[in-house]
Amino acid sequence: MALSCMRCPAGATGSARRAPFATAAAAVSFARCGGLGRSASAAAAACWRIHAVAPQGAKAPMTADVKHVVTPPASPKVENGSPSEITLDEFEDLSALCKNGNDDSTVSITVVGASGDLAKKKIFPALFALYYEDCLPKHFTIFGYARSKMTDAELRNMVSKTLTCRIDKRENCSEKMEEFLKRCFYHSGQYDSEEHFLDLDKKLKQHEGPRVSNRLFYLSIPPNIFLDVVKCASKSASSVNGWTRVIVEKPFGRDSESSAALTRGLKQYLVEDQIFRIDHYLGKELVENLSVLRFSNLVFEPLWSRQYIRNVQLIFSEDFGTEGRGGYFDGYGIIRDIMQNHLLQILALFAMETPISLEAEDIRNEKVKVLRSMKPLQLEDVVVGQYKSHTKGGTTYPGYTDDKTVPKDSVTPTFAAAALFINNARWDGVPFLMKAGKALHTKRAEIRVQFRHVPGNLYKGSFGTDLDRATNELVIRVQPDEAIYLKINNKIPGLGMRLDRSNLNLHYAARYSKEIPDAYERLLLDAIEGERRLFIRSDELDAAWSLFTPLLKELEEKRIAPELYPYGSRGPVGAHYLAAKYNVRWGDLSAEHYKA
Ligand SMILES: NC(=O)C1=CN([C@@H]2O[C@H](COP(=O)(O)OP(=O)(O)OC[C@H]3O[C@@H](n4cnc5c(N)ncnc54)[C@H](OP(=O)(O)O)[C@@H]3O)[C@@H](O)[C@H]2O)C=CC1
Ligand SMILES: O=C1O[C@H](COP(=O)(O)O)[C@@H](O)[C@H](O)[C@H]1O
Repeated sequence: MALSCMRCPAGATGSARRAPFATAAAAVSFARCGGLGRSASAAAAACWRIHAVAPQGAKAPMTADVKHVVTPPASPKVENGSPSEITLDEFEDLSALCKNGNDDSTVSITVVGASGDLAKKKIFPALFALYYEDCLPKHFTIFGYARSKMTDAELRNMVSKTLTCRIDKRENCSEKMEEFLKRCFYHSGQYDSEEHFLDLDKKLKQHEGPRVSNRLFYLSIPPNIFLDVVKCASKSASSVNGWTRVIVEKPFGRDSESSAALTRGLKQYLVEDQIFRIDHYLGKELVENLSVLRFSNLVFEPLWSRQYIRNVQLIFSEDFGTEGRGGYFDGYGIIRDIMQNHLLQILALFAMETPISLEAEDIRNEKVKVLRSMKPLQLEDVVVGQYKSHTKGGTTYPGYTDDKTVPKDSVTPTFAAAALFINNARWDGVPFLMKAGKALHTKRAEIRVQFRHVPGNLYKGSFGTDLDRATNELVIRVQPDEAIYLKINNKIPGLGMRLDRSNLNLHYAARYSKEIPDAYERLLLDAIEGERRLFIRSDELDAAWSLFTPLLKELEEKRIAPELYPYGSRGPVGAHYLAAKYNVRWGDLSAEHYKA
């Protein structure tokens, strides 16, 4: 089925180009367009040297926000015997729309901290993937910046080791890699030297030529040097005629005070619209899909409240420890590393009211309302744990404090479970349980929604005394092996009346042949396009810290001892007691889960 897709006009905004809540057919009409179409708000942020601070949550006029409508085909393809089913794979192939034909401007992307782990592991590979999909603007240059001495060739060699091609798209892969690497350069400099950034500026100008220069700086460095870099880059290397944006990696502070100080510091040199605080979980495919699922399907939204939902679980686990990152981790712990950002962001998206529109500010306004309706976490609603050494099958796995960069008496949690509540009409009394841990038995991130019991259930007798087992559960498996499935009750075929539990399963690998893009690809592209929907606004960040700061202070002041759990186990038993306090059972640990 061929679809004729129109390009967006130069002024169309990112959110107009891609609609997270749209239905399949409508999604086509919001397909991405060329990266340099600048929205009114992006234009307002064009000059880094503007020091005025935009009013919080202010909504820029969206005069250029034209949404194209692509008429769906007259007779949808008949698939699986259902005439109404449209093959979404065909709607999905939008890569051609990423092509940017703008000859008048260039984008320079400077990866600050290019010698580091994140740059190698995620940022350069994501940039290559965008290039491979023709999603980078026509004129672009990538610079690595760090203190390490390296030539352009050495940077290219380093980067080339982590580039991969899409599993389903390998044509011309090595040629594309060569082309991409030729557009990567390196500049060695100190992070606090305006002079070194001026040297970078000269090199950038050579590549940009006479075109309008847009500049994106990705701060892939430890947080203690964020401000030095922003100051120097702002003074010496910001664009004079285009936009300048900065992607800031987490952690955004350690608590309310340090986060506010960081924001104040950044705002000495940037306006809020130039700051792209990244939370890469917001770029994950199934997190994006959360709102589509809810707002474009009639069957879910009416159930999305305390009336039908018993509890919501947000679960993150990794099957490896903090090896190699212990030094960083010990200053933060799992609550700051995962809960205060990744899981809380998912919670806000999950629980928000319907936004007025798909504009970034409308969505972020709704998320902030959720966060501000929540009660700060209490110590009695939290369980903390730390992994200890464990020997299995002849292999000994190290404990957290066996890491040389971690103090032997560290009480930093590597596991935490928490019960949070939203004090609003929709969610009053519904426990939102979070659980995050390192060195557990599995690597997984998922959202579990447990629905209430069916009132006066006719089939009660078939479930025995455990009615919880009979309730519906919606699972959104963010990773790995992305899936959305709904647990339902059904009759086992036959003459008797025996009931079974089955999954209605949207399993991405079975449904779609295309590889799911990495979260960093989506977020980098959004930053280039000036789309802020998936980045954290400063008031969201303040609200998030307000929820966690009192608890974090109490844990640290009282030096609360974490419950030890063996490396590779299911985590501390305390997490079960916490859930039981609110009549909840963790869905990921039920016997059924292992059967599925
Ligand atoms: N790695 C990951 O998986 C993730 C990382 N992050 C965040 O991304 C950012 C970068 O992470 P990552 O790449 O792991 O960090 P690294 O520790 O690898 O640091 C990146 C680069 O910064 C420079 N650097 C390191 N320490 C210092 C220091 N004390 N003073 C000055 N420069 C220093 C080094 O470059 P040079 O010596 O050449 O100047 C290093 O190569 C951090 O903010 C981190 O919290 C967020 C999510 C995941
Ligand atoms: O931000 C972080 O995320 C990673 C997990 O990211 P994922 O995309 O691999 O799930 C985590 O390992 C790290 O500790 C944390 O800082």
